[in-house]
Amino acid sequence: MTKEEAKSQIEELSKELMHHNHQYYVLDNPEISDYDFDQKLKQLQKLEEAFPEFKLSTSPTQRVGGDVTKNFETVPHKTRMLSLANTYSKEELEDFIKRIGKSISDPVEFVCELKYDGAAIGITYKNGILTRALTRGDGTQGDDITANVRTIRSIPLQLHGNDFPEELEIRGEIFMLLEGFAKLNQQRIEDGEEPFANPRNTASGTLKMQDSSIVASRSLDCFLYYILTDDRMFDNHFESMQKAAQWGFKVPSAEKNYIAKAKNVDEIFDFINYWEEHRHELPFEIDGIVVKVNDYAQQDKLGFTAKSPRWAISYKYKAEQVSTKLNSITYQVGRTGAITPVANLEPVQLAGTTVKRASLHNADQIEKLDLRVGDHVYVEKGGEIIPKVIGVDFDQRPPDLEPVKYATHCPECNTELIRKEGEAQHYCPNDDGCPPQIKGRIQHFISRKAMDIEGMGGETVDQFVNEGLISNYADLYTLQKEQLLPLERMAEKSAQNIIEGIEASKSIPFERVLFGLGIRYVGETVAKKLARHFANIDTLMAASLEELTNVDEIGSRIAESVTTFFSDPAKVGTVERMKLAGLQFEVVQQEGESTKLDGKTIVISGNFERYSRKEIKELIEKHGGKNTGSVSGKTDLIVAGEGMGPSKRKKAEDLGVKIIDENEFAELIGD
Ligand SMILES: NC(=O)c1ccc[n+]([C@@H]2O[C@H](COP(=O)([O-])OP(=O)(O)OC[C@H]3O[C@@H](n4cnc5c(N)ncnc54)[C@H](O)[C@@H]3O)[C@@H](O)[C@H]2O)c1
Ligand SMILES: [Zn+2]
Repeated sequence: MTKEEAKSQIEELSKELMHHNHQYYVLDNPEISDYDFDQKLKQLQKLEEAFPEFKLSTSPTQRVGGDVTKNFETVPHKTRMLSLANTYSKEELEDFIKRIGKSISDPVEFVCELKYDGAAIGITYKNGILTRALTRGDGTQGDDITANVRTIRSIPLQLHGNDFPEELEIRGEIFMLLEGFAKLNQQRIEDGEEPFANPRNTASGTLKMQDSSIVASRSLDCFLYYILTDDRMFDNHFESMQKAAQWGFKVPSAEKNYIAKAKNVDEIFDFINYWEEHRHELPFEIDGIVVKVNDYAQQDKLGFTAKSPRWAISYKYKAEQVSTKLNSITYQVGRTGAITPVANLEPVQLAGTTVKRASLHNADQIEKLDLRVGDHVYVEKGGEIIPKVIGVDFDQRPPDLEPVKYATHCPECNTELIRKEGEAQHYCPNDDGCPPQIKGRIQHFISRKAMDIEGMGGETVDQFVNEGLISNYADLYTLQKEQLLPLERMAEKSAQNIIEGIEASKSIPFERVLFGLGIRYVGETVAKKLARHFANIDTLMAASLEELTNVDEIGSRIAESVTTFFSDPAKVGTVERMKLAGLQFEVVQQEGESTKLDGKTIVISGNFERYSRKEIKELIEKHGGKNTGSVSGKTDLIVAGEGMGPSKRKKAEDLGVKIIDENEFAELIGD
């Protein structure tokens, strides 16, 4: 290779890797697999070693890959947050151990841990109280996401015992539980939204959301793996983890073999091999294992590179893949009429289970993969419970296969499917006549977060619809006990319960009734916003597109969906019937509530005399505002007390955010 070629390749690769870093860490939207990314990084590393004169000072090999965002306060790390050197091969792992042997003559004990696939977090405790949580960011500074981290139940807000140091930082990984991830994606598909790619990026994206209440609902969990204190309190890593458990942290369990000591390469490989086989039994994803030198004195001796500690390495597993035959494609109809294509496969073993079906998401994806029935396809088990088709084995394609013709009609009611401009999903528009839509809508209506009708479940809905007793949710309110008694498996007592449950649902507040209506894109949070803003259904039904989009966080997609819903006379008729039945169609304002802070994002900072911080927080919510933890471009107002942090004040001033004191706040809400 000529010097010229090396130079341009180094530049090219660096640029490409920077792009992928941005996609991965900032946008949570990777475009290539981790394996491919790591191969490119290795290639760059090799070139840089051969031609050090062309290495960029900002080279991706020299820096932690992340970045900070503009949405949160940026805070420097007290101690840099680094990455880990990684390898996919056992030879390289052996090299790592040999290298350590060269610098350290004493025996070295290792600790093996799982490599949780999530987002790194550094959490600071002062006098045992959680005061701050930062993302890794670019390693030197991170985003202050304290408010979001507080919602994770396995992270203690206050430490147990009394032998913790005045200040400590603990580092760990926040990740999403697989079950929660699968549910979330199911919901997104039903709502006509693109499913998230994998739990890692979803966890990381969730942590960067402005609304902590959504974060709280997203089944995040956390394991901790590193304690930092001003003065060393422990001799080794393993010991520090045991102490952390006593302080109330969730640390990896030795009993479950989540963490283990190892004396030599063989014992390390035992751990690797065990988890290679069993990793799919875990309720969360791991992408490998981490090997660390246990002894702190030895760690200190080994030190760090610009990017990672020399005393640790990660061994990464390659994603598991099999190839099998695609027998057919069938189509499922969701509650909102969204069509999901499903690949029916020749059964095959993958990651410990037999796989017969795989998800295909939508028509675009089928086209992108150039899929044909009869093809041999590669199937991968990512974070989803249902595996994914990720590609076609073109070498095995028989010559006569036809491209897939996507369904044109609904498999349930035979209505012609539609696809709106800019949307990925096809829909069956026959919402009042398509059985899964009819049933799905009623099931949604009676569900816990909506009308919470006791005594009824999915099967009861199926039964009632099949028997012709109901065909929409308004019909529930004219049901008589006598109509239910003749049904199969319906005892007097259960019929009574159902009728009483329906009656009781009449007192469910308006926002939940609105959510229950099942308007596309109107989830719990949006329903709450609309209910608060428009106060009753008549005003909402009469609202124009413009009036709707004027509401904070309501975009044109939601607005259009709302106006389309209420322009259908049948839907309006259903609402009118339920009004007559006595359901709540207006907001009943509780004492002390108002909409004075409607849609305002408010930060509280410092100490107060007139109110406690908690009281201010409650008042903000009572008056329709939203309390967030850190100042950002989205902050409308800061209520500042004694001792507001200077960096916060500066940031607020830079962004031009208005700062008021507690008395001005009281005036604002009329207290
Ligand atoms: N696909 C893409 O486009 C793309 C782009 C950039 C990065 N990546 C992926 O991200 C990786 C680099 O990310 P990275 O710098 O976060 O490194 P990494 O994820 O390979 O390893 C370092 C991180 O592991 C985490 N970790 C999990 N369990 C741990 C444990 N028990 N002990 C210590 N740390 C633990 C920590 O968050 C730590 O920061 C690459 O190897 C690549 O696979 C992919
Ligand atoms: Zn249909």
